[in-house]
Amino acid sequence: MPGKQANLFPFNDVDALAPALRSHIIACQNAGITRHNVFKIGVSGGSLPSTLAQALLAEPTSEEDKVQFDKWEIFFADERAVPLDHEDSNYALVKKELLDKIPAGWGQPIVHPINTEFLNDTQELADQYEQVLVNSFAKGDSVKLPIFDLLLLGSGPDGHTCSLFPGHPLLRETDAWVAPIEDSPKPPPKRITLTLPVITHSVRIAFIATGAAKKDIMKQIFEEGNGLPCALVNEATGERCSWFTDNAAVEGVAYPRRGFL
Ligand SMILES: O=C(O)[C@H](O)[C@@H](O)[C@H](O)[C@H](O)COP(=O)(O)O
Repeated sequence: MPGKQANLFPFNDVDALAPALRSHIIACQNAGITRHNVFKIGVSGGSLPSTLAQALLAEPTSEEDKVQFDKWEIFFADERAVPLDHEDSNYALVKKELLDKIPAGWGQPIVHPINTEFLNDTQELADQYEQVLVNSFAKGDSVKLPIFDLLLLGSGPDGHTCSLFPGHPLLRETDAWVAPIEDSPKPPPKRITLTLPVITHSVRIAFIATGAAKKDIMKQIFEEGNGLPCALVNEATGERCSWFTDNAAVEGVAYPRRGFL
């Protein structure tokens, strides 16, 4: 694997993983605020929002341990082409698991859901969400790519991340920041997703992968350069990429494990 390798931080369980994930997110938050007075983060669906809430809604242990939600700008790394109150909506999931539970006085993040006017045209839906990113990241300048402060990603059992699936032509998309997919192997089929160039240009990337069901794919992601979307992100981002896992998900994975400082 070229260059520095991704960080792999295994923990006994999610209860042990959550405080470390919080610490990592707060470090990325503080760096983002120092850089441009805002923390621009992209989040995924699946099991991530629940783990994210466990990490972020814990009582701060110090002033430095505070989540400054009023400085947060939340985007979706991928989203399903469904209404915002639909059971398949990542926005609905993040709202239920996290946003609705943020205590008063902790501040409220700016959140960018998809524009559901365009649900019937996934290309329009993707273009409109890309414009949301342009308005936030470019502000009239012509920037080549948005640079997120942190992307929180999941890893599917087939090695997909966001809505980028193994062998899918979308993996070769190099111009669009946000792309539509209408044949997602993971239902529902119609979605939009950040593209690989956007993902790999994030300042930091953190994957959260837990459970024994992930151990086979984790071996493939970490042991062979096989073009799996998660492996492509690892190889393109090196030490900017960290994996927060439990021991069950990395059983048998021969890869340098780091103690989370
Ligand atoms: O919208 C989605 O479906 C998710 O963004 C997707 O990419 C998810 O992160 C992976 O499928 C892992 O999901 P689990 O963590 O639930 O296994």
